[in-house]
Amino acid sequence: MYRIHKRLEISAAHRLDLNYESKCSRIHGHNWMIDVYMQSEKLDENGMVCDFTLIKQRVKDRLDHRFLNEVLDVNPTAENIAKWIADQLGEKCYLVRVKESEGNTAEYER
Ligand SMILES: Nc1nc2c(c(=O)[nH]1)N=C([C@H](O)[C@H](O)COP(=O)(O)OP(=O)(O)OP(=O)(O)O)CN2
Ligand SMILES: [Zn+2]
Repeated sequence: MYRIHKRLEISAAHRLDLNYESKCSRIHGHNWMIDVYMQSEKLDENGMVCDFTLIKQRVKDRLDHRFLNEVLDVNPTAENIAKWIADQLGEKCYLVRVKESEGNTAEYER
């Protein structure tokens, strides 16, 4: 099995729709640190699990410096962002970690 890891930093804004009072319901921003893990039994014809540049294009280019509520069709929590990223990258992506701040991390694993 081949495995790759790509780290991305994304600066963006969001607000959370919550069924309780929270400061997070107001628009605010984070510098999310995102770790993407992909694997494959075989390499493609270019000798890669997946091109690191393609990962950046499919994830960072779509999220960086944007209002995430307008990109995701679900509440942009760290958990939902992790799942959204895995969906953009397909079956080979088996784990995504989304670190919102030093103390707050969510992950999605297939
Ligand atoms: N399970 C989740 N809980 C929360 C999420 C989330 O994505 N998943 N997100 C938020 C907000 O984005 C909020 O900005 C961060 O929450 P909070 O830790 O309260 O705020 P700070 O980063 O400012 O941390 P301090 O400990 O207050 O410094 C909330 N919850
Ligand atoms: Zn937030």
